[in-house]
Amino acid sequence: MTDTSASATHTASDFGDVVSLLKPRVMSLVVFTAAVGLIVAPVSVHPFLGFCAILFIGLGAGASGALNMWWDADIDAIMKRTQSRPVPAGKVTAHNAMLVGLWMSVLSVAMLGLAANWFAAAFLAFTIFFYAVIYSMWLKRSTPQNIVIGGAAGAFPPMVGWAAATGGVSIEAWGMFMLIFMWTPPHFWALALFMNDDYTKAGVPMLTVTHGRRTTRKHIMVYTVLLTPFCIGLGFTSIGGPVYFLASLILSVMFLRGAYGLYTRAEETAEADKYIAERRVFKFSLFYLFILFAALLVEEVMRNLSIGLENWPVVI
Ligand code: HEM
Ligand SMILES: CC(C)=CCC/C(C)=C/CC/C(C)=C/COP(=O)(O)OP(=O)(O)O
Repeated sequence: MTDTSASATHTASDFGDVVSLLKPRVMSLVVFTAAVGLIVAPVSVHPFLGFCAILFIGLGAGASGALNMWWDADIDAIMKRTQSRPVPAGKVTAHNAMLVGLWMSVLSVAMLGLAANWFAAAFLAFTIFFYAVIYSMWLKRSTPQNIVIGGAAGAFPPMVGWAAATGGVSIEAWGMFMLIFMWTPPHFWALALFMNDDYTKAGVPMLTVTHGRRTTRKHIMVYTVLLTPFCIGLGFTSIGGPVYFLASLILSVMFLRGAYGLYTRAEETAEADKYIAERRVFKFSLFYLFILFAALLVEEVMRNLSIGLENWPVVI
């Protein structure tokens, strides 16, 4: 990591710059999955404490984003997609980004401990550590498997939500983890296919850079196939049901079709149409995860209203 703090030309940072440090768009889906984890857990939480727990998990997620922006300031300054972020744009010094990240980490973990329990708080601390240190500081610059292993960080939040409600984790929480864990590679590599020039320029060893787009297309296909049983299987746990099952079936077929389309696509065609199919699959990956977690919420509402199917087969 390069210290960009000395070179940053300072205009005063405003509130918007500090908010941008927290990667609010990405983190909104992260927080949604954590909220679903908390709501579908079998222990009901007082709505105010539940709201606070989700808020503190959100703060923790934002903190990890700020730490990532501090550490990656040198990479972000090179890549077109990230050049206008507050640190490379000189709106916030790298040092201040680090301070925001550290203080918010401490605050979010302590507050979650007080609002929920210390198991969930320790889990949140571990998730922040995993994203900031294991992924950002270690794996991202050292291996093309960076996002496969590092993806665990993004898969932990629903487990943190579940832990905030129950004080522990269970098979359903692991099911949500596996869904996001297996989803992350196709989500990210679809983006890497059309952002490869940025990563090449910045020297980040993403799969597209080290092994090329052809291999990456194959990997997207393989991970989407592997993802499918986890996606559909979650429907047959105690948090699943017919609505989730139907959604998982339709979305799986759509994701598999998209991945197969990328797999069979010639590089020249993709380049000629500015990677439109790759952009579509990336966008679809966000829709896919959002709808699946929304379907889990619908199942929870139906259970609470006692309008779920009584004899839905729960295998696990
Ligand atoms: C290590 C795992 C992951 C990697 C490497 C990754 C990578 C990325 C990248 C590079 C972008 C573009 C961001 C930008 O332009 O600022 C992105 C966008 C996004 N990611 Fe991921 N992601 C990961 C996990 C996740 C997870 C777990 C979620 C949510 C559960 C998520 C949700 C999103 C969303 C919502 C966007 C769109 C943001 C926007 O609209 O600008 N990502 N991801
Ligand atoms: C509760 C909690 C702590 C949640 C954290 C969740 C988490 C790890 C989300 C990962 C999301 C993300 C933006 C990864 C990309 O990093 P990148 O550095 O490769 O992307 P960039 O190039 O856009 O910075």
